[in-house]
Parts: sequence; C-alpha cells; structure tokens
Amino acid sequence: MSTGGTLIAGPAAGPLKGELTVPGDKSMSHRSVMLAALADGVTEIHGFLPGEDNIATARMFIDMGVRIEWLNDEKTSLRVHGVGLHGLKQPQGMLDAGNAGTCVRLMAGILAGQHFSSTVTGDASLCKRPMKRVVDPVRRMGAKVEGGDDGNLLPITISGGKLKAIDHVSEVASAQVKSCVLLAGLYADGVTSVSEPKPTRDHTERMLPLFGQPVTVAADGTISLDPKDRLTAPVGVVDIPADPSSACFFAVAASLVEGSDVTLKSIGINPRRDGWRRVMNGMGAALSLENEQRVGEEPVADVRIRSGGLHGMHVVPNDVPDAIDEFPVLFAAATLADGEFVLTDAEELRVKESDRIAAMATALRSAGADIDEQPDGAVIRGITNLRGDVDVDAHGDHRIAMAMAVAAQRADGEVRIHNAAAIATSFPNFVQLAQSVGMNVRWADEGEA
Ligand SMILES: O=C(O)C1=C[C@@H](OP(=O)(O)O)[C@@H](O)[C@H](O)C1
Ligand SMILES: C=C(OP(=O)(O)O)C(=O)O
Repeated sequence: MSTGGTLIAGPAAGPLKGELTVPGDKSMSHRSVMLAALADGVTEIHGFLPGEDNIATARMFIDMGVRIEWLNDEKTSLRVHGVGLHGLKQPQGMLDAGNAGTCVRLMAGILAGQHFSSTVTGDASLCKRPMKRVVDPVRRMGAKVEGGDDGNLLPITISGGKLKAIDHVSEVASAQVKSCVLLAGLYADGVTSVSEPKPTRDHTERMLPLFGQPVTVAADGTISLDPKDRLTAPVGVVDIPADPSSACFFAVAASLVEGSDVTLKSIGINPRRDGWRRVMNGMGAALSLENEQRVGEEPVADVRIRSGGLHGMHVVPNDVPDAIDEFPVLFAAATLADGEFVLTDAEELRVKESDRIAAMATALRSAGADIDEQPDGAVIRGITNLRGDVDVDAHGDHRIAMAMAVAAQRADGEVRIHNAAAIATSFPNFVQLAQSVGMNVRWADEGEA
C-alpha cells in the first residue's frame, strides 16, 4: 500500500473551466497486456494507463519472459511481443501485483493454465482482500492453489496445467471473477461458462474476439468461451479509451463548483461502465454527450458538465456494479447535494483498496457531512458546504484521496488529505490535470503536512 503523501485541497477559487483528456482505461489496460502477452505475434497498444497497477501487470509478464517495448517516455504506447498461450516461463521469484486487485485476480486465471508453479503477492492492502472468489473456481478447474486462510489471502502459490471446463455461477457481481474464469477457460478442455448475479464490466468479452477468440453471451447473460487453443495479435493497433472512472472526479468537481463548464474528451461510455452518468443524471447534473464514436470495440464520447443544483436519489441496485469505483466521489457529490441520497447493495465497497464506505463516511463526517453508514451502503443528507481546516485519512486508497480532493472544492477552508500517494496507482497526473481546470489541489511540501 502506498502510504504517505499529503494533498492539500480546496476551496476552489472560482469556476472550473476547460477541456481535459484523462488517461487510458485501467481495466482495459490490464486486459490488453494480458491478451497481447498470450497471443502469437506482436501487439501495439496505444492509450495505455501508465499507473502503478498496470505497470505491475506488465512487469509480471516481463518476469515470465515476455518482451515489452515502451514506445514513449510516458509509457502510454507499447509493443508486446506475445509468446503464445503456452510460451510463458516460470518466474524466478514472486510475482508482485502491488495494489492491483484486477491484476492478481485475472492473473490467477492465466497462471492456473500454466505448467509451472508461481507465487503471487501484493502490498499490505491487497494482502487483506479476498481471493477465494477466484481461487475456488480455478481449483474446480483442476489447478492447485495454496495460501493463507485456505487460499483466501495472498501470497498464493498456483500450480496449474491443462484445466477442466466448468460452468461457474458467481456469487458476487465481479468482472474480476468473471474474467479470471474466462481466461482460465482458454486452457480448458471444453466450453467454460460464467453467470453472475448482476451484469458487470464486459471488457474481457469485448477484447478476446479482437485476439481471435470468440465469446458468446446467452439471452440470460451467461458468458461462454470455447477455447481456440491460440490467441492471435490483432492486425491494427489496440486503442484504449479514456477511463470513465478517472473522468468522474472532474465531472463531480464541475457539478459542485458554481459557474463551471468542463469537457472530458473521448471517455468510455460502455453501459457497463456508465453507471456514474446514470447516477449523476438521476441527481440532476447538467451532463451532455458530444462526438459519440467507437474506439475499437468500445463506445466513447466527449462528456460536457456544467455546474448544477444536485439533489439526492436512491441508486438503482442494478446500477451499482456499473459505478462501483465511482461511489467514493459520488458520496462527495451527495454530501453537497440537496436532500437525501441512498445507496444499497454495495457491500463490495467494503473489500476494495480500503473499506470505502467507512473511509468516505469518516473523512466526510470529519468535515461536517451528515452520513449514516449501512452494511451495504450509506444514507447521506446533503449540506451546503464542508468545513475547512480539517485533516482526513485516505488510507492509501487512490479513490478516497481523489474523492476528498473533489469534495474539498466546496469546503470553507483547506482540507489536508493524508496517505494520498496511492493516486499514482490509477491516475499519476491527477493533480496536474485538476490544476489545469482550476481545481485547488496540490501536494504538501515536505514538513508542511
Ligand atoms: O475487472 C476490472 O477491471 C475491475 C472490476 C471491479 O472489481 P470487482 O470485479 O472486484 O468488482 C473494479 O472495482 C476494479 O477497479 C476493476
Ligand atoms: C477497486 C479498484 O481496483 P482493483 O480492484 O484493481 O485494485 C479501483 O481501481 O477502484
């Protein structure tokens, strides 16, 4: 877990204005390197997110013998020299996923299909997150997995090989679980299928066909994969759209600061990632879409946001997985909206990089917010402004740090956000982009915090 690093944020000095291009999508960046590494041929990827999480994924493949050429200093373009489904080499030491749940859970599926043993670990936060959700299905497929608490806790050692196809009924609505099973399915002896309690982000299903591996989705939502025994590098470049989860911070900030008008360029609007816009529209935000188009298999658009009197709402439970990473900043929006905001069915927030319900409730409350925590969500009654001159803890969780920086734009004074360094996991240039539209946020100087 990245600890340390204090952000000093708020209040905004004036309206937020301008156009922003946020970095590439984190989920798609992970998947693009994974599939490219396992393909026959060379894949060129543009728009890659150079956050610590995605670099951890790239590093794992380098540690297993895959050659990755970075094509620019920013590490947003790369060429992956694929080794084929069976070309990975046993790593010399432990594979380290750092802070990245997506990396470790998807890799569990890939490592389950390898004829060697490997041990995967992560940082202090990741070592507390539940792994049984992916360990159980890959064990049923025939992989051997050892680790603390019967394989629930990292580090885990996976000894794989040829796998048995399974029909997996997931108890959690998790794209990480679904993707793990589908990736393991590439190494199985027949058709592997996954069904989930609510639909989740479908980037794996959209990207596999680009690499020559069809995926079918039945009318009831069950996803099936009949393995082709090889993946093939796509002919053209794999382009990754801008990350809606990063865009949402600026959408909320612009909604909250009077007189703001911000346009977020080429943001992914895949319905399985677009829950944040449905929630913000439900809260009365002034959002509009311009220049709708497709980037590869994904729909994108420019999203324009003007400030507007936000009000509370009850979030529709089916929208929860489609906005799962945006709830910290949506809590900030709800705190500064009129009326009551109610979130249920979101217990998954408690097992992210931090317990995000508790972390946001504590941080916002210490700045004067009116929030009742619930086991699976929260009830938030809006107030006019947050108190300033307060210290809050981001608990080494990138989304808590950035959400509090946004909330602070409507504080009566400065908010000091401690343990915020983790924003580098998903959004290394957050502070720079935030300043470029007029947000009041900066890193504390040494000794200042
Ligand atoms: O598949 C993915 O890329 C992700 C799925 C989500 O996790 P869960 O599948 O655990 O909900 C999300 O929170 C994470 O940031 C990225
Ligand atoms: C939950 C997140 O990521 P991960 O599960 O990959 O750590 C996130 O980015 O908010």
